[in-house]
Amino acid sequence: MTARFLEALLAAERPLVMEVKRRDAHGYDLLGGRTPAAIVESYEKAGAPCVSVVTGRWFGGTTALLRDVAALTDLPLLQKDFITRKDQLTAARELGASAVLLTAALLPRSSMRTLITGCLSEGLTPFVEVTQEAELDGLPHADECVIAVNNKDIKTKERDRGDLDRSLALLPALRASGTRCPVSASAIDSPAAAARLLDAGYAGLLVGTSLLRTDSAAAWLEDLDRARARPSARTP
Ligand SMILES: O=C(O)c1ccccc1NCC(=O)[C@H](O)[C@H](O)COP(=O)(O)O
Repeated sequence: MTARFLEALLAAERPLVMEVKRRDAHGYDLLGGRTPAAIVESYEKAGAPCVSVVTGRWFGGTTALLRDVAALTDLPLLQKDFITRKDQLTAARELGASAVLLTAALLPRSSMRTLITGCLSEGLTPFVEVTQEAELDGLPHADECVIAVNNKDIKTKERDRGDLDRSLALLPALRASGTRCPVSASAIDSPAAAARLLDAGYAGLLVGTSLLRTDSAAAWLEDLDRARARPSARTP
């Protein structure tokens, strides 16, 4: 139970956390008339090892969305919200989450430490998101955390285009932190971009908007396989 999310991602052939998010950062609808059930089904058919559910209000999320998705699938679920208190961890587990987002840019260091320990005692994988190297200092139990680089800036509600070079630059520091599962998150807008990050050494990726805007998640993943098999086809 404790590491269900982490282990599922590490064991996956295509280690993509596929996201259910109602709206993008600019308020544009991402469901396109589909139900969460249809999206989860498409992710399962595409071989998702894990699913992220955005419950944060900035993106149109609600805790009911997490409860609904948990009733639809046995895949390990990440709750993406503004988690600042330990009681939110218990609530996340009760709603069906296996992992919760802890955003370094929004949490004092002492709270981050308390929440990581709290996650582990609740049986949740801490999904720690950073944007700069200093935020990795002193993270406890890093080997039991997913540590993700957010390529966008949550302080500006992720309205920026994102910068994948941030992930490439921070990968050595993530490895040095002791995590077994470095992840790149946000702004991964094509299979070619995903291939570039996996080939650089990322153990996992979190993709929302691009998968929600494509007609077929399965075809997106097939394109990823092709991009990984043909290095010359990738964007440099
Ligand atoms: O990053 C946060 O702190 C955050 C807090 C609360 C709700 C959502 C939050 N982030 C959402 C995301 O980071 C993105 O939805 C996710 O990484 C996918 O990004 P994209 O592929 O660009 O849609």
